[in-house]
Amino acid sequence: MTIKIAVPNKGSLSLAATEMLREAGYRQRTDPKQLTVTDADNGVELFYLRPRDIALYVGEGTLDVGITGRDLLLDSGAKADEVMALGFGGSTFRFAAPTGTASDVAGLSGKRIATSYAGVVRAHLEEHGVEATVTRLDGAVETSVRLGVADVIADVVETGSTLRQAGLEIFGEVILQSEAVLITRSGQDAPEGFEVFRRRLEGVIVARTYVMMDYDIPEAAVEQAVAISPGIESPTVSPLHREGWFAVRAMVPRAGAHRAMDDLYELGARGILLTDIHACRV
Ligand SMILES: Nc1ncnc2c1ncn2[C@@H]1O[C@H](COP(=O)(O)OP(=O)(O)OP(=O)(O)O)[C@@H](O)[C@H]1O
Ligand SMILES: O=P(O)(O)OC[C@H]1O[C@H](OP(=O)(O)OP(=O)(O)O)[C@H](O)[C@@H]1O
Ligand SMILES: [Mg+2]
Repeated sequence: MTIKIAVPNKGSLSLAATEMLREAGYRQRTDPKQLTVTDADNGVELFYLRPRDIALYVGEGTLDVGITGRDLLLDSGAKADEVMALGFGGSTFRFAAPTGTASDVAGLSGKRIATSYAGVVRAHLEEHGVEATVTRLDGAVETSVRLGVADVIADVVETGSTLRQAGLEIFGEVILQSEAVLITRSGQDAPEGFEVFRRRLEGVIVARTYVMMDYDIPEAAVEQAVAISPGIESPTVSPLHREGWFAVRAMVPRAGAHRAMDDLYELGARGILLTDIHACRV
């Protein structure tokens, strides 16, 4: 049984999605013009598609699984659900207007709003009971205000530098917080082989988020030390040849690892080592 997976072929999500699949042990295309890759050994067939179209293929059941942006999934209205966030391609979706001309969604009544995400914007306006004209543009949305096509835009904001260049300022609440997500068809049992695929990607995320920590610690401090590095399940504690000392091995979050090392040293731990995890199943 082969599962059919939709992978972004271009744009902000493409490189990171490919990298994640590679780390999960799947074959990748060798030429960016290649449209599909069959990896029979791992039971997958990869289809390289425009990220905006991916939810549609998965919603129709043509493909089993997809990697796309949460904002693109919601905008599509496709019958597909987010199964897991993938931790890359993060962005926010915001309103913006020339400095000082708008302050909140309620003030958008009767205004002209340009966006590439008309579905998301219309749903947001409806939620707030605001009637406005939404114009769908393919891209370079920021320029539309200066060219007189719109009063306001709603667009993906990552660093905010495009908005600044266009003399626009964000206003109102965050419409949407997005990142790359794994999607499957709504209301269907997961296809055979999907669970293995999902677990492999989860393994990549965990391997990126955690590091392996090893240290030696006197017996009297083992309990306190283990509280600092509790691991995911439970740390391995094994006796050292040296009387009264133990070796501890645990996975710890990369983010707090250095502080944990300082605290463990204070407690009397020595030979504290951090190593990267290349892959894992948890
Ligand atoms: N700086 C960014 N610009 C656009 N989209 C981004 C950015 N950072 C993350 N993303 C996410 O990438 C997805 C959009 O990808 P898509 O490939 O359609 O657009 P793109 O990266 O703007 O590419 P292009 O406009 O060249 O086709 C969305 O989920 C969006 O939230
Ligand atoms: O906050 P920033 O870091 O500036 O990134 C956000 C900008 O990047 C994207 O544009 P892209 O380069 O994809 O061009 P496009 O509008 O033609 O899609 C997006 O549509 C914003 O314009
Ligand atoms: Mg773009």
